[in-house]
Amino acid sequence: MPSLLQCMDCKTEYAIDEVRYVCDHCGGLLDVIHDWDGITITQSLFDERLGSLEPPYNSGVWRYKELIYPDIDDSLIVSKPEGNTNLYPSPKLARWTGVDKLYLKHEGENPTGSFKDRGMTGGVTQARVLGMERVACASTGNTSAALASYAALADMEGIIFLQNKAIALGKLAQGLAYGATCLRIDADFDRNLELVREVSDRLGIYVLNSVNPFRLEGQKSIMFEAIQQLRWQAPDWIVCPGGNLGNSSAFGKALKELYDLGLIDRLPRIAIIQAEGASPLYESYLTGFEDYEPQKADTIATAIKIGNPVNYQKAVRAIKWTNGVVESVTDQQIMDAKALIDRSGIGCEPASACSVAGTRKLAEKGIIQPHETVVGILTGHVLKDPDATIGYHSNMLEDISATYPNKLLQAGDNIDEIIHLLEREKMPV
Ligand SMILES: Cc1ncc(COP(=O)(O)O)c(C=O)c1O
Ligand SMILES: N[C@@H](CCOP(=O)(O)O)C(=O)O
Repeated sequence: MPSLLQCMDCKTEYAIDEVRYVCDHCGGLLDVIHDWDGITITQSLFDERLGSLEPPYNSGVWRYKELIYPDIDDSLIVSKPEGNTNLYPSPKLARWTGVDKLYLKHEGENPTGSFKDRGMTGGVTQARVLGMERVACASTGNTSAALASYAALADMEGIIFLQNKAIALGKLAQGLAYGATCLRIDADFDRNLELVREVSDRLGIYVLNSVNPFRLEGQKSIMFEAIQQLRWQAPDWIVCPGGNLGNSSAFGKALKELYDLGLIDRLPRIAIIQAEGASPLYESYLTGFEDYEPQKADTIATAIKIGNPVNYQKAVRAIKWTNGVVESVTDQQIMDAKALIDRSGIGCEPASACSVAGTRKLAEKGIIQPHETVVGILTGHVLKDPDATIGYHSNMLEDISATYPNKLLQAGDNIDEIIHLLEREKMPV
């Protein structure tokens, strides 16, 4: 039986070839549901595809095709290829966070520098299945960069709604460079998401934010790939930043599918980490998810400056499925963790550092135990937000001090002056 769309609340089903994001009956979010009867899905099926040079299995998303979109015609798949990101053992950062084993899954190594590429290959492929010519999103930056790139690859028009003067330069440059129509709107991300959905509904444009369940199907592959890299030994924790909550929702669905299919023998716990200034899920978590209040978001981690996450219900489901937790961290904690991730030679953008800052905070609280194995998800590349990095090391960020400053020195065209500076700044042996 072909895959279908199903409401996560009332379970109403819809054909997969309909343009739809929420349930007509109750407004609930939709899941893509696959029929795996008659399909043999094993660890070795995916292990045999590692290192493939041919599409679609050279992609770190479509390597797991049976779990992503089993009956898609390979010729319709829009893939760069994406994924195949490194899982870095990080003993130094493990010590700083207080756990024995910390691995960092670096999604900044995707083609446009964030995990969004994994979702976009799923979303743009579905746009092609539906015969759509125009795709659109609201964005804090990375979704727009990925949409612009994949739309260009698929010969579709990309349209992106950005908050005016509130997007990291690297991301704005990408959307523009890849040829999308860039709208800088005097509205925040949450309002822009409302606008793009209304405009797209009127103009027959396909929305590719994570309200689109095909985005989440692609992002499930982060879990598939990380656990395959751990030789199918599930870690104790998956720790990730939370903004619009599509990624953490995808992780919950991925882990449950792996467990239900017998590919892992236990479920890792998911920890969603929000920036203190943009933490509606965390505030709701403190009430046992009894209450939910959208916020006016404000954080230096502009990627997750989101006050009314569209995937709130799916993220709650992911937390409940995995006996997970939600935590918040300050901008200072984010930027300090970023400085250490950067100095380790891996690098990331501010929002990504929530994973390491959050691991440290949860270990300090005794929620993550020292002997437990943690996989932290780094969601974006260090080049995405150069202003944040240079501002931190120049100690120029408002209300944030450079706890771990690197050296940014100034010298004239004078050898003695340069030698003096270098000798003065020589690292202690
Ligand atoms: C770099 C980065 N990290 C984390 C997130 C949070 O992911 P999600 O919105 O799926 O919760 C986003 C996007 O929102 C992002 O761009
Ligand atoms: N950080 C995101 C915000 C939108 O998230 P999406 O997953 O719903 O598209 C971005 O990069 O725009």
